Amino acid sequence: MSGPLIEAKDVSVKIGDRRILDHIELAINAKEIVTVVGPNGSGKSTLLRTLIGAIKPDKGQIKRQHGLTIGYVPQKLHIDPTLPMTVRRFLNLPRAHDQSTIDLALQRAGIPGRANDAMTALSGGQFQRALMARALLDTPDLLMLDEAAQGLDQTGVADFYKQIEDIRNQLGCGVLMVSHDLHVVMRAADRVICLNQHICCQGHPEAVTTDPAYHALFGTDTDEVLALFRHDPHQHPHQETESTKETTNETPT
Ligand SMILES: Nc1ncnc2c1ncn2[C@@H]1O[C@H](COP(=O)(O)OP(=O)(O)OP(=O)(O)O)[C@@H](O)[C@H]1O
Repeated sequence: MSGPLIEAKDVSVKIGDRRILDHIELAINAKEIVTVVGPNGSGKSTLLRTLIGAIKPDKGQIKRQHGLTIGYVPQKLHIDPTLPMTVRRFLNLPRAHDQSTIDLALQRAGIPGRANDAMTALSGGQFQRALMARALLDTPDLLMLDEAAQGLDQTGVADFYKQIEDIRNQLGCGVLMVSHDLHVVMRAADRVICLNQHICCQGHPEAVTTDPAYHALFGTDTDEVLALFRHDPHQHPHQETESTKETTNETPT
């Protein structure tokens, strides 16, 4: 496939009478990890749900590559603790997959051999990986994760993002994720999109963290994030890429 996997062209979304997203222009390419950051209620989940087609924009257009397969990891999933559900059964909902497909998805998600465990017996990190395994069953071209590392401790979060990078490297898929873990985002993402109903700025993480629009959203204590980023260049194989150096920005509202 060539060209972006998915594009939003001047997309606006209203829920009821409220405008939630306005003039969204973005494109996600194969093999890139793009992270959406923004304050609570800024429309991050709505953006992902619009891109997968669960919400219809009232203006603009979503263009997906022909035959695009999307794996989606939702923000929250509650499983009734009284319900006896193994990982295998969970992965076979709503449709069954063969053993080798399940084994491969679990391996890629970083929980090999867990098919017979009860979902409720998994740790927080393992549970999130089971959700990820489900999104990987169809070997997606584009993996979308909505705050999939929430509730994990710092090491858990770092491990989880490492897993996402490994998946990107193995499958060559694009990754679009929402995250509040700014430190990790700055390490793991090729591109960051700052959202506050509209896109305030986007670009390579280092460039975004110096953007006034980013500071207006997250405050000046994010200097610490930038310092961390600069002092650990080996984590950032893309930082010299010309095409990722620039940001576009507007004044945040
Ligand atoms: N189904 C809905 N009905 C009414 N309002 C909604 C609905 N879904 C989202 N909203 C509103 O849209 C706005 C954006 O919500 P969204 O969940 O996309 O934000 P978010 O950036 O993902 O927030 P958070 O960081 O808290 O998860 C919020 O004000 C929310 O109340």
